[in-house]
Amino acid sequence: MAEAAISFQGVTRRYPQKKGSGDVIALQDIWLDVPQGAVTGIIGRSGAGKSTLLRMVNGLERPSSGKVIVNGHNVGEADPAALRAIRREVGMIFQHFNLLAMRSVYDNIALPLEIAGVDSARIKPRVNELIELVGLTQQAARYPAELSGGQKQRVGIARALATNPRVLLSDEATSALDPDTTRQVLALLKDINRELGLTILLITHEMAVVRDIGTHVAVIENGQIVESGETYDVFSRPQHATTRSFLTGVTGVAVPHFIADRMTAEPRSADDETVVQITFVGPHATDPMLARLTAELGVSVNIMAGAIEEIGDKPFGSLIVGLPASRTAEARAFLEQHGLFTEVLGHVS
Ligand SMILES: Nc1ncnc2c1ncn2[C@@H]1O[C@H](COP(=O)(O)OP(=O)(O)OP(=O)(O)O)[C@@H](O)[C@H]1O
Repeated sequence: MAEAAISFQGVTRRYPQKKGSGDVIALQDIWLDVPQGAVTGIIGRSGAGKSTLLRMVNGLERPSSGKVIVNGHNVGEADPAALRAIRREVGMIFQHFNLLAMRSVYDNIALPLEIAGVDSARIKPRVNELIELVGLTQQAARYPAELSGGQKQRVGIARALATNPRVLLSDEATSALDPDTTRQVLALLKDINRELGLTILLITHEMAVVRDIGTHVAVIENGQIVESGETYDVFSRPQHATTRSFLTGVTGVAVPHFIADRMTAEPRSADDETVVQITFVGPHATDPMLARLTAELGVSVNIMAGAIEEIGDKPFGSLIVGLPASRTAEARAFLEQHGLFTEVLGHVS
């Protein structure tokens, strides 16, 4: 396997508190590899430790113990010169854009090149190329106050890419944007990831962001990673309650209200219907399994809700069905044998 772009190896971060109140443990024994060229989403609630984790990558924070390796460099042990070199390879974008109000779009994007001492003759073509990449040719002479939120974030992205970093960090970059603009900015990040082979590590509290561009995801809670893996796998078989709660409403379908209102945890009679969620993934996502269930086992299926979407470029189907209680075990075994996942949500009479 290719070397990870970023590797957190047993990282713990403590913040000492005033006497007697004990340390705050912001991160505890984090092991996580961020693959080269992937878009990895770190998702967690407020205070979970996301920012602390992200800030370790460019050395704004250092681990109390453990190592953070970025493009082969140990960030925690880097001296100031090595840290400057690491930071040139790591760009960052922010929730509130962090643009300089007194500089035009062009000059904001040129800034990191000026700081890096790039020859002024080489700055102009590079900035123009970046402006074109993020689609701001018409706005190059404008000032941040004259831009929409989405345009400001495009400037932030162009500025972050100016020095040709290998890694882009995103700190809630779409949290201040409306849903349409969010989709456009995420699409731009996805294009950049594909075209430039840039590794992206983003933190977010919205699973929809991970669904839309994350190839990999890690769920963080109370400073610990509770679940991680390829987005498709985590979305189709979430193992942890926190992951499940983040996924509610983001993928698949909900039980319609008129059924949810009548649903009970335990069956009340043998004539009940069992409400089952079926998840179709991978090569089986588009198989006509329900038709086969009826044809081969003679089990009637009552479809209550359903959707097919795309996650990580793969089809992901989710159906909520009612099955006769007396045939549920048999029907679930049949579906699972054919590579589908099933989960009993409740019972209705
Ligand atoms: N400089 C600090 N001193 C003391 N405690 C800190 C410091 N920075 C962060 N913490 C604590 O560490 C924990 C993790 O904070 P962090 O900012 O990483 O969380 P987060 O997941 O990014 O939250 P949010 O989404 O609200 O930004 C929190 O309990 C926070 O109060």
